[in-house]
This record gives sequence, C-alpha cells and structure tokens, in this order.
Amino acid sequence: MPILTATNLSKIYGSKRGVQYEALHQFHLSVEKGEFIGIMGPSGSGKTTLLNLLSTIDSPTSGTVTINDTTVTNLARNKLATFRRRETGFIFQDYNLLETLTIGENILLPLTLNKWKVKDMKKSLDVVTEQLGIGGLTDKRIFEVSGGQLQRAAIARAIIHNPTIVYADEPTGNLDSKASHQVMEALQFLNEQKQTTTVMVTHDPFAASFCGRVIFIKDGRLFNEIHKGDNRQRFFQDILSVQSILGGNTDDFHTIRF
Ligand SMILES: Nc1ncnc2c1ncn2[C@@H]1O[C@H](COP(=O)(O)OP(=O)(O)OP(=O)(O)O)[C@@H](O)[C@H]1O
Repeated sequence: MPILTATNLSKIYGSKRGVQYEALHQFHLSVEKGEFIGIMGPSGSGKTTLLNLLSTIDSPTSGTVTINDTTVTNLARNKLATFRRRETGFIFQDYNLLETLTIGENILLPLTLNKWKVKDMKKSLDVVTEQLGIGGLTDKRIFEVSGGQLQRAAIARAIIHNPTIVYADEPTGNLDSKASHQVMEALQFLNEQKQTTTVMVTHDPFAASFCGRVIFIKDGRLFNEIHKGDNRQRFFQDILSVQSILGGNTDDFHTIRF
C-alpha cells in the first residue's frame, strides 16, 4: 500500500501581469513505504514544484496529495503545520542549519518543537549522530565543520523524529564528490536499515544512482521511470542514457564518478 499518493497534480503559477505558466500537468505518483525515489529532469522541468507539492510546502492548483491516509491538500493551515512537523523531514541543498545553535541543538530542533522529554531527546541524538558518523560533533558550531558533515547533521535533523517521509532537494548540490558519496551512503543506510521513505530531487546522476527508482520529468509531465535492480553502476549508466535522450542544459550533466 502506498505511503504517498499524488493524483492529477497540476500547478499553474500566475504573475502580476496576468501571465500564467503551467509548471506541472496532471501528474500522478505513488510511493511505497520504504522506497527511495529520485526525481530528475532538465532545469525548469518542474522538479522542485513537484517536491514542494508532495511535501506540503506549496499547494496545487488542482489535484490531491495523500500521505499515510491523510489528504494533506484538504488540511487547514494549523493542522497542516502540525502534520508537517510530525510526519515529514526536509533536507535542503544549503543545509538550512541555524548559525546561533550548535550542531546538536540544530539536530534536536524538531523534537524541541514537538515537546519531547530531555532524556528521550538526548537518547535519540546519540543514536542518530552515531548512525550518521557525526557523534563527536554535537557541541561544535556550524562554521567549525565541513560541508559534508553539515549535510549529515541536516539529515540527522530531518529524521530524528522518525517522520513518515523525508524530502531532499539537491542534497549533494553544494558538496564535493567525497562528501556527496558520504551523504548518499548515509541516505542509503537510513533507507535500507530504517526503511526511511525518501523522495529526492537531484541533477546529479551519481546521487540518483543510490535511489531504487528514478522518475524523469519533462515540461511538467512524466517522461520516463527506471528501477535500479541489483547493480548501482549499471543503474548509473541507465540514468545517463535517459538523460541523454531527455536533453536539457549542459550543466545538468555531471562528471562521471563512482
Ligand atoms: N513561484 C513561481 N512563479 C512563477 N513561475 C515559477 C515559480 N516557481 C517556478 N516557476 C516556473 O515553473 C517552472 C518549473 O520550475 P521548477 O523550479 O519546478 O523547475 P526545476 O525542474 O526544479 O528547475 P531547476 O532544476 O532549475 O531547479 C519553471 O519554468 C519556473 O520558471
């Protein structure tokens, strides 16, 4: 049974001068519990629009999104805020960590907002930082650690409250290849060991090769969908093949690396 279902999702952006633009057209998507799904496509194809609608950050012009039996597109604003805080986790390209807090305090933010007990918070912090290989960094400040460590802290913050689903928007976009590898291995570990359902937008075929399924969007519509099977390197090649058919900006194509 799917944990997330998007039905007939359309998004039309309007401008002050009355010009309208359809960024997403009657899109369907079904995500099973424990899936790790990638969303790819050329610049401007509608990836972030889709992620924003699936993650309740934005609302569609028409269509519905259902997460864990709750049709989030029908929720009132205050209920939606609570739902988002409890059921979802977010990972952004630029980490979105607060400079005034330590790494540990940043990771604990979702639990603080959900009013957890201090003892339980400490226990969860230990578990999650250990899983992500940043156990010794909790007292450090943002400017004292590397980009890869910051992103792993952001992942820890996204999963510490055991959300139903984690959304990632270009999580390796600011990282070098070594840090990208570590971050993708961390996401893969969480997906495999904790069955964390993850939906990730990426331009990076290397990052996408860690997913179990990649969907490709073109002009706001589904273009293609491919599955990994048991070989990541072959999947990487399959992703490159679809990208070359799909076309797009030259900066969508990254250096080949494993
Ligand atoms: N708030 C907005 N108002 C008007 N048009 C928008 C808005 N947000 C996005 N668009 C347009 O919708 C289309 C899809 O944008 P979107 O950001 O979803 O694409 P994307 O595939 O994520 O692109 P990129 O890879 O460059 O981030 C683009 O043509 C974009 O200009």
